[in-house]
Parts: sequence; structure tokens; C-alpha cells
Amino acid sequence: MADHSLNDMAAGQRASNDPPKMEARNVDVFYGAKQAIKNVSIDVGMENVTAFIGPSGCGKSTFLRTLNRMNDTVSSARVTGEITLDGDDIYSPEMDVVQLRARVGMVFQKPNPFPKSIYENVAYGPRIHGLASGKADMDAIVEKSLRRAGLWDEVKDRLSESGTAMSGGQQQRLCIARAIAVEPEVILMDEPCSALDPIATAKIEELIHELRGRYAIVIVTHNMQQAARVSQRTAFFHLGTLVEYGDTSEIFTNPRETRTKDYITGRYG
Ligand SMILES: Nc1ncnc2c1ncn2[C@@H]1O[C@H](COP(=O)(O)OP(=O)(O)OP(=O)(O)O)[C@@H](O)[C@H]1O
Repeated sequence: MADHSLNDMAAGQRASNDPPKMEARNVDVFYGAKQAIKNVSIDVGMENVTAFIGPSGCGKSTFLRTLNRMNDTVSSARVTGEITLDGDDIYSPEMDVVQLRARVGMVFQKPNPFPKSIYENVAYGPRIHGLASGKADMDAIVEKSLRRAGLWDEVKDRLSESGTAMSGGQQQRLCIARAIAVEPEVILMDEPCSALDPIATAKIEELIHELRGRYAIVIVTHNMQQAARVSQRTAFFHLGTLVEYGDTSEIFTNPRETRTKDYITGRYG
């Protein structure tokens, strides 16, 4: 597919009933001389969960990390093109990256709570961003975040216990609560269930359903059933390019591109 048609396709999504929260245009990512992402243009909507799928090494995580400038932490990484959040260029020199990462939160593959209490894990972000006006206010933020992450009832009587002492699934929901606590607009999830058992995975998927609409959510997943279950929009990446982006039901039942079809039918990957 010619590059311009992907741009047209992305632009077309703006006219849909899901206004874009983030827009990426002609994004390239290099690690040193090696190009990992090639001319990707995509919109991420507010109402839909967007899944990034594709074979290992195709660039899903790399592209996801461009959306909150996590690639800045990799010295060899270089990003070109344009990515906006509510129309503002996130790579502009005026963009405050700490603020950006609060607005575009991230949940990683392996749950990574701080070695602090459950309460402190959630309170840390609001404290550094000055979001609470006192102890009662902070308590309310912690409770609300843990409730939204579906964890409150399990932890309300042990908020002072260590976040790292919980089960993997609970730790991942704690990391989601930690992201939620700073009132993000977008939540990026990089294979959030790959270290979890099926029951913990089901809880995270249920949570994604509940969070949908309140936050723009993008999830990278290797698990196609998971993409089909949790997302309304799916982007298929291959060798650093965005091959196809569309409604999840269409991508899985009637893909337009042979490469997409081969991947979802298990011919490679
Ligand atoms: N920090 C890095 N330095 C150099 N190359 C990297 C780095 N991170 C990723 N790459 C390379 O960029 C390409 C895309 O990797 P990326 O991790 O984004 O793919 P992916 O689709 O998310 O893969 P997986 O599904 O295995 O996580 C790969 O060739 C990978 O080796």
C-alpha cells in the first residue's frame, strides 16, 4: 500500500465519531543506523481501545513508546515525523516531558511497583505533581484510583503493606492505579498481561473495558484473542510498517492485506 493512502486512511478516522486524542504522522524511529519504524501515521481515539499487533520485532513497543517519549530514555533512539496530543506537538522543545508522561501514562509488561507501601505507590505521582491539597485529599485520590483499578476491596485494609508483596495480577492493577492517580488522558499498555495467569489476565481485560471511554487506551499484545476481546480498533504492524488499521472486527474477519490475513491465521509470527 502506498504511504499516502495510509495517511488518507488515518485522516479519514478524524471524521469518524471517535475524535482523535493523539495523531501520529509520518513517524520514523531509528536505533542508531537501524530503522525500527517506517513512516507510520495513525490516530488514537478517545472512545475506542486500540490494539497494536504484529510479529515479534515488528516495532509495536517502539511505536507505543513514541507516544509518551519513552524512547527519549534510549540514547541511540531518534524519532522523526509528528505526534500530537490534543493538537500539541509532543516532540516540541516546549513540551514538558514529565507532564507529558503524566498525561500519557504507561503500564509495562512486567508489573513494576515501587518497593513502597500500596498507598505510597499510588500517592507518589499526585504528590510530585502537586495534585493533592492535604492528607484527606490524598486519601481520596488513592481510594478513587484503587477503586478504578478494581483493587480497592482487596487492599483497603492493608494500604501500608508493600506493593511488591502482592500477587502479579494485583501488582499490575496497582501499576494501573498508579497511572490513573495522576489523571492521565491516555494509557499505554505494553503487553500488560504477558506475565499474568489467565485469571489475573481476565481481570485486567475486564478493567480495560471499564476504563474505556474515560481514557484513550492503547494496548500492545501478542495475544490475538486478547486484541479481539479488548479492542475496537486494531493496528497490524510488520517489519516496522503499519500494514493495516481498522475496526477490530474487520481486521479479524475480513483483513484487506494478505500480510494481515497470514498473521491472524497463524501463518507466521
Ligand atoms: N533499545 C534498542 N536498541 C536497539 N534496537 C532496538 C531497541 N529496542 C528495540 N530494538 C529493535 O527494534 C525493532 C523493533 O523492536 P520492538 O521491541 O519495538 O518490537 P516489538 O514488535 O514490540 O517486539 P516484541 O513483540 O518482541 O516485543 C527490533 O528489531 C528490535 O531489535
